[in-house]
Amino acid sequence: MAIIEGRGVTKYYNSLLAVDNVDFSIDEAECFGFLGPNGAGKTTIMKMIYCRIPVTSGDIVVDGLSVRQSQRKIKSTIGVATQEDDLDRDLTVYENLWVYSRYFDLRARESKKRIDELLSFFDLGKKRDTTVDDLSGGMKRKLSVARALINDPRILILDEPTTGLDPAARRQIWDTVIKLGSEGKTVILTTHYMEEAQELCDRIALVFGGKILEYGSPDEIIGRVIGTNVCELYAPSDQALNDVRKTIPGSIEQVGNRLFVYGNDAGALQRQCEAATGVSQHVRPATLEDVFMKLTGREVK
Ligand SMILES: Nc1ncnc2c1ncn2[C@@H]1O[C@H](COP(=O)(O)OP(=O)(O)OP(=O)(O)O)[C@@H](O)[C@H]1O
Repeated sequence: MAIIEGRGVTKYYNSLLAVDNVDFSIDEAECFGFLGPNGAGKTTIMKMIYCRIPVTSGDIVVDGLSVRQSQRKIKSTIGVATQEDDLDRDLTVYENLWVYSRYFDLRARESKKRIDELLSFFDLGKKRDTTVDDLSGGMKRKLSVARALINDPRILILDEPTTGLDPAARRQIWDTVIKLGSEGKTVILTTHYMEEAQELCDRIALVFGGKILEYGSPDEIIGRVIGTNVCELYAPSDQALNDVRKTIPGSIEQVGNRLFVYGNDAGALQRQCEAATGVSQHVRPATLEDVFMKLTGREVK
């Protein structure tokens, strides 16, 4: 069952077309990712969903309500943790949650109970009296997500939830997202990390230049665009590059000195690529990174 439907969604910032006539549908209780490089239009799509900015044309319907008419109601069903860390640095973990809970129609007793639940869920109980400045980057990010959940919204939006975090902190956020999904929350995230989308998202929209290039589960998209396997070759010189192109038939993607050959049968792919000499090579399973490279001719950054 779709909980969010976007149709012909378009956004101009003055004359700049940031989102170009996109359609999407997000199911209740799924983790949906908008994946793409910086400037692709992901944050703009998010902001239109949670009614931070208006659509220029088209419409988004959230739980039966149009963003053109029902901004207030929609805002109350969506929790948002944005890229900017806007926690109050002088306040403690507990105080940040408490102050935020005052914006909602929650009684003091309800707020306290909810905060205790969130501290426990996010494993921040021992840090409840620590000021934000003394938290690690990962803890700050968890606190932002906890805060977004203070009024128990049905939908949670996470804009670039792990950008700038070290691998251990990233893993913690991933575990949290997985846990929220298992509890039936609809989670929508934006990311430019392909492996994050692959790990977390049931379905994704691959966004580039304000358009959705591909849409579906990561495996579906990889299968449709690439197949199952990739042989990646590194050619140390232009001569070697040309030789490979002559030796291996069919379509080859090139990024710098690297060449990519796609196929479903790993063995056949291996044999095909072994015919090329003077290059290093290895066959591996295809990823969303390969999809992005094939569709745009560049790496996601
Ligand atoms: N408030 C604004 N005014 C004018 N242009 C904007 C504004 N916000 C974003 N843009 C432009 O719209 C385009 C899409 O930006 P957006 O922030 O949605 O991309 P993004 O995919 O979320 O990238 P990032 O991960 O860097 O935020 C970019 O060209 C950006 O410069």
